Amino acid sequence: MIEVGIIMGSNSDWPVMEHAARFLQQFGVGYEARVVSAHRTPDLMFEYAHSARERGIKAIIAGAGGAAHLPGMVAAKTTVPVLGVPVPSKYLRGEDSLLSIVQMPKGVPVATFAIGEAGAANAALFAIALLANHNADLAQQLADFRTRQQQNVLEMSLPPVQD
Ligand SMILES: Nc1c(C(=O)O)ncn1[C@@H]1O[C@H](COP(=O)(O)O)[C@@H](O)[C@H]1O
Repeated sequence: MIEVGIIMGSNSDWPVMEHAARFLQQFGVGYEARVVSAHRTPDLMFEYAHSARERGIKAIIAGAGGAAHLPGMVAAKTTVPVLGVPVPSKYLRGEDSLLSIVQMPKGVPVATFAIGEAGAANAALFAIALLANHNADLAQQLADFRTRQQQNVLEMSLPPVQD
């Protein structure tokens, strides 16, 4: 069962968006990953957003770079929660992507994450947390993940000071 849609403006976004897919896979959440662009494939974007809820999609992780209108335009066409990931861009290093995604007008929310890999990974963890509200197994997996993460930090050591 596909519960999370990962979409991105171009296949050049995949090295970043793959970090979202990896977490969903790790937690056993059904997902699909597709290239959908508000600019280059507006009709596909419209159709994807329009049909998302009836297809059983519970969260849409949308990544785009530069003039990153994809997350906002998808959010305009569906009430399924949209999680926006600003993909680093070539000239403005993703600050353009971040501002394009985060400054939505009142009434059409996009939950906006950090620029790049951490944003993609956290968007997936956030989608998992949403699903975990109605899924005890996922909630337990999330708690176990946090415990392991904490353990890893507690076991971190630092090298001695160099002369
Ligand atoms: N921001 C958007 C949208 C959109 O928002 O609809 N469609 C493509 N793009 C972005 O253009 C960048 C360059 O794309 P190419 O590498 O294909 O030239 C990508 O980061 C993509 O997300």
